[in-house]
Amino acid sequence: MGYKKVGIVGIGNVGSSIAYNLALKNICNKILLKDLREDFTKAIALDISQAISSVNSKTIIEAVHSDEKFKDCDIVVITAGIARKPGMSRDDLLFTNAKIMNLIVQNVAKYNKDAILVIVSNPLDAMVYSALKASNFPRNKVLGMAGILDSSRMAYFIKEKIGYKKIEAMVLGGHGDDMVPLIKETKVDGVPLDEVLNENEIKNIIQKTRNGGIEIVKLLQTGSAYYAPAQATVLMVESILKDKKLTYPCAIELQGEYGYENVVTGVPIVLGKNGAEEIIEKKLSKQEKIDFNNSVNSVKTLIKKLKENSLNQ
Ligand SMILES: NC(=O)c1ccc[n+]([C@@H]2O[C@H](COP(=O)([O-])OP(=O)(O)OC[C@H]3O[C@@H](n4cnc5c(N)ncnc54)[C@H](O)[C@@H]3O)[C@@H](O)[C@H]2O)c1
Ligand SMILES: O=C(O)C[C@H](O)C(=O)O
Repeated sequence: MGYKKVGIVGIGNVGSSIAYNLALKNICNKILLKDLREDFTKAIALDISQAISSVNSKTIIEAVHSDEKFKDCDIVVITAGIARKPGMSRDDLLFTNAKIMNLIVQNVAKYNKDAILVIVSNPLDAMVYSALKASNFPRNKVLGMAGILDSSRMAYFIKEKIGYKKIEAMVLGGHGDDMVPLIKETKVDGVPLDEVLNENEIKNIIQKTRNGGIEIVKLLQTGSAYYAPAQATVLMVESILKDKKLTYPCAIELQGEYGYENVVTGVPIVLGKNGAEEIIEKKLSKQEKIDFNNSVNSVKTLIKKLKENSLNQ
C-alpha cells in the first residue's frame, strides 16, 4: 500500500474520535493532529498512542503545531470549527466556520498539494464549497462527510422499528433539515423499504432521520454527535487509502450531474485513491426530484451568502 499519512485539523470531539478509530484500524503509517489547543492535542496524541500500543497498531500519532510541519498527507480531514448548541441550526455556523475553513485550507493546500480533503465541519455542503475554492483543488479531491452518517441514522431507525435485518439505507442531498432519503434505494434484506413499512411508518423514519443530529444536540447540551460522524468519516478515509472503490453518499460539487452545477450536495460517489472516481446518478422519483431541488436550493442560498460577504468567490 506504500507509506500513508492522514492529517486531521480540529481535534475536538469529532477529530479525536476519528483519530482514535483510525489508529485502531492500523491502516496508515502516520496520523498528524493539529488544533489551536496545542497541549490538549499533544495529550490526545499521547493517549491514543498508548491505547493502540496494546492492540499492536503500528500507526504513529503526532501532534504538530506549525503549518509547515503539517505536510505531505494523502488525506486531510477537517473537523475544525464550532458545533451547534440547542436552539441553533447548522446554518447558524456559516460565517464563523467559513472564516476558519478558509484560513485552514489555504495552509493545508500549500503544504499538502496531493492530498484529498475530507470536510466534516458544518454547515457541511457550504464548507465543502469553501474548501474547494480556498484550495483550488479539483472537485474529485474535495469531499464532504454527511451522507454516510445520515444513511446510518436512517438504517438505525429502521432497525429500531423492525428489529435486526440487513439494512442498506441511502440519504442524498445536503446535510440539512431537507436531506433526501431514497425509499426505493433503502432495502431491508434486499426488499425496498416501501414494501416493508407503510406510508406513515416511512414518514416517521424520514422525520427521525432528519432530526437525528438535533436530537443528540438537545440531549448533550454542549455540542453535537461525534462517534457516528467519526465512524462515517473513517469509512471514507479507508475506501480512499485502500483504493477500495466503495460507493458512498458524500458531498461534492456537481458539474451537470442530476441537472445542477456550481453547487455542492450529497450524491453517491465511488471512493478510491483519486478521491471521487465516479458520481453515480440514481433515478429519482417525482417527489424525490422536488425534495432534491429544495435541498440543493438551501445550499445555494448559503453559497450566495458566502459570496455576498466576500468569504468565497
Ligand atoms: N458533517 C457532519 O455530519 C458533522 C457531524 C458532526 C459534527 N460536525 C461538525 O464538525 C465540527 C466539529 O465538531 P466537534 O463536535 O468536534 O466540535 P469541537 O468543538 O469538539 O471541536 C472543534 C475543534 O476545532 C478546533 N478549532 C477551531 N478553530 C481552529 C483552527 N483555526 N485551527 C485548528 N483547530 C481549530 C477547536 O479548538 C476544537 O478543538 C462542527 O462544525 C460540527 O458541526 C459535522
Ligand atoms: O447536528 C449537528 O449539528 C452535527 C452533525 O451535523 C450531525 O448531524 O450530527
